[in-house]
Amino acid sequence: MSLLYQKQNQEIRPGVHLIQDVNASNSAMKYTAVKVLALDANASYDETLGDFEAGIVVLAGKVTVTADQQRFEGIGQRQSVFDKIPTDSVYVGTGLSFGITAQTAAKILIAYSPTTTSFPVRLLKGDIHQIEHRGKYQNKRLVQNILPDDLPFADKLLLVEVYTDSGNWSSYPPHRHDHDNLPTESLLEEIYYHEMQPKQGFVFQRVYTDDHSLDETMTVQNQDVVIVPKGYHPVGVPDGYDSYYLNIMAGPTRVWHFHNAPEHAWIIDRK
Ligand SMILES: O=C[C@H](O)[C@@H](O)[C@H](O)CC(=O)O
Repeated sequence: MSLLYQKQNQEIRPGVHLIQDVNASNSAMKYTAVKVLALDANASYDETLGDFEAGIVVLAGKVTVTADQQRFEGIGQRQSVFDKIPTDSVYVGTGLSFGITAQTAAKILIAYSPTTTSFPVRLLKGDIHQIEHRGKYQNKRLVQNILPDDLPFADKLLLVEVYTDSGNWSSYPPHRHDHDNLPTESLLEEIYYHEMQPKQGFVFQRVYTDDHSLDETMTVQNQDVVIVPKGYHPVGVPDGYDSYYLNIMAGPTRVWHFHNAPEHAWIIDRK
């Protein structure tokens, strides 16, 4: 089963276009799933969660989200992910229904993780995001944490968005988090939702294990998804293009402890 899911564009309801739908029924993922929707202005989407928690991220545009008798109007902080403005998200706990109505044309990512433990519905305003500038030389990247492990607002889900400019690498040096060996390393599956600027661009992403029993290098295009059931997962961005990806991570324990590939760890120590 390939790790790469190319974008689709299927109108599933009037004005609601399904761009991505990756879950346990069509992937190797057990702890994570994702939908990406493009909504025309005034279009609506609703869903009832079973034993899943969800993170609704307003990638672009302005929407109103309702869940559990709460209503969050006019959320969303940017017209494009490449505005590099932290956006708003809504956490919805298990068993609840939610609705999304687009006030402008909008793009929504819904991240899911199976659980029977529910946390309160919560608006995660963009201005609470912890911003990080990681890396040096040609592995500089901007990280906007949406739902990091030090925010105790979810049972399993971790959400983060990463910007990697032209000619740089990210998720690099290669690291993995596929061993349930805390405190040294946590086991977290990971989903990448990618966007490119300009849109015709691509990135290379390699997903591989120490024994190379899994070793897949992919050409990833705008709005593609890459799943990382295990292994290292570096991303390289060609000259002239900028990369965005949103990561969904989840596993047995909601903490992000990763292990750098030892042969490449020297990259971090350069002066
Ligand atoms: O494991 C996390 C993901 O690989 C990315 O979020 C990565 O950490 C981003 C980066 O620091 O390059």
